[in-house]
Amino acid sequence: MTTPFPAATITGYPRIGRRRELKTALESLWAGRIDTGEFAQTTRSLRVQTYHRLRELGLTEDYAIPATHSHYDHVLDTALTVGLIPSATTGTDFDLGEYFALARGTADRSPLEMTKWFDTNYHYLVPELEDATTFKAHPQHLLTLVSEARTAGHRVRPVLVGPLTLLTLAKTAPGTATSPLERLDELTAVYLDVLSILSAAGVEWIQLDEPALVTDSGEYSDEELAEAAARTYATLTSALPHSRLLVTAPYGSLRAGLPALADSGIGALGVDLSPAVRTLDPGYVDRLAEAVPSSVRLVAGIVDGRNVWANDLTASLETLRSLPQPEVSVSTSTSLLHVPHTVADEPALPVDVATWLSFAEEKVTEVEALAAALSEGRQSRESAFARADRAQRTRAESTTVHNPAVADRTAALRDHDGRRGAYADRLAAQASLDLPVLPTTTIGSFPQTREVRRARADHRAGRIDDAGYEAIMRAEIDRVVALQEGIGLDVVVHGEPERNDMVQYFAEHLDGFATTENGWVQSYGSRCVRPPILYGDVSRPTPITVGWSTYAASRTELPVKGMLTGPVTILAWSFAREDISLAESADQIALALADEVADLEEAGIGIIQIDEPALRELLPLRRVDRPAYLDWSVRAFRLVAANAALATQIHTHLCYSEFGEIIEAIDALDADVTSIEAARSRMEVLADISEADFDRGIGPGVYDIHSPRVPSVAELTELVDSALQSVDASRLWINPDCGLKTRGYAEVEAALANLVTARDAALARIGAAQPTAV
Ligand SMILES: CN1c2c(nc(N)[nH]c2=O)NC[C@@H]1CNc1ccc(C(=O)N[C@@H](CCC(=O)N[C@@H](CCC(=O)N[C@@H](CCC(=O)O)C(=O)O)C(=O)O)C(=O)O)cc1
Ligand SMILES: N[C@@H](CCS)C(=O)O
Ligand SMILES: [Zn+2]
Repeated sequence: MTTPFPAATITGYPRIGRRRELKTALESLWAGRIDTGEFAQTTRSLRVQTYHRLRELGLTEDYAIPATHSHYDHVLDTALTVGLIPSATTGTDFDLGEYFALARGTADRSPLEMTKWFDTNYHYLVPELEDATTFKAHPQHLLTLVSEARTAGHRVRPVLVGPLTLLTLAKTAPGTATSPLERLDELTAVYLDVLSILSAAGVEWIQLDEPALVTDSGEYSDEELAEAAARTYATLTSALPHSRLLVTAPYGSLRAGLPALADSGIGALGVDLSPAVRTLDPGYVDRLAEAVPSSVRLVAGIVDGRNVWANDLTASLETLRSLPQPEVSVSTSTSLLHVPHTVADEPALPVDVATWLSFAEEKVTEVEALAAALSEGRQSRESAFARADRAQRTRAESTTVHNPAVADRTAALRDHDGRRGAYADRLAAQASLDLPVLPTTTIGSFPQTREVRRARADHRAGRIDDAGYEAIMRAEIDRVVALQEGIGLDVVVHGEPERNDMVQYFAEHLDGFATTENGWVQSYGSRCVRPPILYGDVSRPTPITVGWSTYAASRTELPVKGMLTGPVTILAWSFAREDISLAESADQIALALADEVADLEEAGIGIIQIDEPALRELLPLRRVDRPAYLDWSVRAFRLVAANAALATQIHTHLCYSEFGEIIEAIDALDADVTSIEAARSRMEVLADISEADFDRGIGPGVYDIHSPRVPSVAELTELVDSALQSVDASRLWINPDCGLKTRGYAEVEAALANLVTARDAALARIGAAQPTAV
């Protein structure tokens, strides 16, 4: 008889550490400051401390705690565990040299490609499947996790990415004949090996995450995925007599996948019941009530794993009680990977805002309180429920949340579509910019040096005053402007040295947002971000970027491009409100940014870029939800520039994604110039651009800024030439793929010099010298 599934659990936990211990350990290992032995010891104590803390917070039952640690990325870990990526192991762990070579590359090997994990701001490493790939079980590190936890007194639940999700996330190497899903049965056999080895080691519950089943927008239809799931899970469960499977479906709702999983023989089904999912699919709870048989433990992810609002425990308990299944477990909707560790580390948050929040630790206590209330009644956790009720009430009534002036302004927009004048008129008006053919520019940020970061930290800590800080930033702007002039770029930028992050910086200067000191969330590997908390109506008390841009303009005769982060990206990379729609929040942010555009124009800045790298990321996972999203997101972007003069050239920039699917929406942004990531995919986006009849300025990135390599003039020339095959020279801009903040000055200077040389060579070939207006 297997141990029953725990009444309270979570889908996963942040692995970076409350004090970013994993980041420190990784960066120390990579810099040679510690060896692999010390790294192993540090990460082991991080894991064990996490288990102890989770038990203190209420996850006391066997298998309540999932073992979700990863040194870098959980998709990489699973791909190595089943041999989708050939791996070397040490007997207790992956071979770390090989592991980090895959994750980060080496002098002579490229790293695996990185891309966004579903609709989140977390990036996973994309495994590459070849016909020659032979799957094979490598469960050593899982056995280590299990045994080290046991030694420390915990029975933890090993977690893998499920076979369907792993295959749908993998890409096929060039020349591969079979599609990933054709390899499913073969892969299932190897998962079975891994699960059997864990089972033989006495593990009774194992978790497989299958978020692919909440999507229908990839290569496979919902029905195809559901059919495959039914087959795979029937195979896996029938061959595991001593252990049971929890399959989770985070980030959305199951449709065809629901009966497929519910009837496959699995022991428990984890579902996402977060407010965002239930808003998109209001019938989900009823479908679950009907479809999940009593033989399957329903693990209700009613505590939101992605957002930071304190749970409405009273409403959640009511939902849980409405489920007809005799026993329901309480869990988080997704892994808590997406939220910071604890509100306790944020003493500087406004007191009222702090009481409305739950980060990872607080969410574990919410799970525990709901599970206890479900079995023993609300009175067993009365103080938690009373606190939660108070948070709901004070937030709803708060004057810091609701600003009638902002509400009036968005209400007045009504059917405003944000369209500027006709492009032909804008083109004529922008001729005054007097730009050359194939103009060169950068995307905005220049290297964030140690000195710049230290100045920011010193300013924050009060070690330098405002004047001292401003002097350091101005010196950096002087350097960046002089560098661009020296290299011969046509449109220059101030370099963004004052920005800790392209979203957090704006949030720090807008009313309605709170920012954190220690609210770090893993973005990829050792890199983290601190997503701002959007808690109230948004307005802009004073200009944000105008001082920096006008200072740069005072240092050069060249046109200076002002730099803004767009409303969709600010929203996507923040914790959003749930009391109003995303569309309304986007409009509010857009109007605040429109004020900034007006002030930049007034100050004489004639070119303004509005970055939207997250436009693709927020695209809903189900096709049916996409048109509404694209409608409000495009509209919000357009509102930012709606009142800009015809002569003001509006740029936008997109990166971190493949854009083929949304090329029409990008066109609809109606920017005068769009710079877009392209170098890594060897300009694949150009085919989409030609197909969409994109007829305004376009700058497909020719310099891959994700790599420390300096591209040669020959490589850049090849990319410029390939762009010229698809885009008329009068519309083509020459620029890098993205901002340069993560690079060093030496490589940036050399790469940009090569970029200008490649442009000059292209100009000589096409024999164009007349100015163009785009
Ligand atoms: C473009 N990307 C972004 C995403 N999301 C965002 N919100 N922002 C983005 O830019 N998503 C998609 C991609 C993800 N890419 C990256 C790339 C790089 C990082 C990264 O390097 N993160 C840094 C932290 C950056 C930051 O906020 N820096 C602050 C604070 C720095 C800090 O840690 N300070 C120390 C003290 C330092 C000192 O004394 O010198 C401290 O507070 O302890 C700043 O520079 O002011 C990282 O280190 O992880 C993230 C996403
Ligand atoms: N302007 C920003 C865009 C990054 S996506 C930068 O250059 O870093
Ligand atoms: Zn970018």
